[in-house]
Amino acid sequence: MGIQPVILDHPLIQHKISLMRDKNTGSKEFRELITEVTMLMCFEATRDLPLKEVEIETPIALAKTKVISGRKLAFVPILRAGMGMLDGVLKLLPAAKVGHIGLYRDPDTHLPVEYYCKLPSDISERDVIVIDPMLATGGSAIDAISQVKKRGVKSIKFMCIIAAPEGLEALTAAHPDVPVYIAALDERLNESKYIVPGLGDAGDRIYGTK
Ligand SMILES: O=P(O)(O)OC[C@H]1O[C@H](OP(=O)(O)OP(=O)(O)O)[C@H](O)[C@@H]1O
Ligand SMILES: O=c1cc[nH]c(=O)[nH]1
Ligand SMILES: [Mg+2]
Repeated sequence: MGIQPVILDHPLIQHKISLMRDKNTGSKEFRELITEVTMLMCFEATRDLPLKEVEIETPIALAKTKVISGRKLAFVPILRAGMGMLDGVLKLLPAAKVGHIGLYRDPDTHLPVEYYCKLPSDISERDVIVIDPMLATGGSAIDAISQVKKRGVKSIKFMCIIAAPEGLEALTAAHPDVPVYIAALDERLNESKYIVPGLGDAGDRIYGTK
């Protein structure tokens, strides 16, 4: 049994995901919503970032106050749809490095096919958050996290917007040490391994490719 997933069902997140699910929401609005949802999720997924005390002079007095300590972070979006979440996390943590893993699901087998992998050279010294809006069978997330582990990374989290129970079970079985942050846990997968009710193909909705 792995770490229990964190379901981030804040009303603001639920509201924005409802708009994302609507098939009449176009790419421009979809991209804005995915950025907003990601920022709200990142707020919670980074709750354990360590702080250090600093002294700052306010216009009134010297203050002992806190800033994020020099802990190194990297975000790893799974291409393509994971790129939709990148703006949101970088708005909050602009100094983080970014690695890219390109995977697509084979339309017949539904298994992930890797076509790109470029990770920061110092990734093994970093805390990594892998991002992808959709966790369906779990194959893509499992492969991406394995790639990151192969580089010696010790601290990995996975953040997705919508998950199917099947994918969540597979991911926690394969990587029981990886905390998972989800905004919505949906009902099931359909025969084409799409999440029901889901929001369709996230990459197509972000980039207008359908
Ligand atoms: O859990 P899984 O069954 O592996 O499915 C989830 C994957 O499917 C989607 O990518 P897709 O293959 O559509 O590629 P794209 O992002 O380029 O559209 C999604 O962004 C995930 O990466
Ligand atoms: O429902 C799904 C499943 C996989 N990938 C998507 O983008 N959507
Ligand atoms: Mg897609």
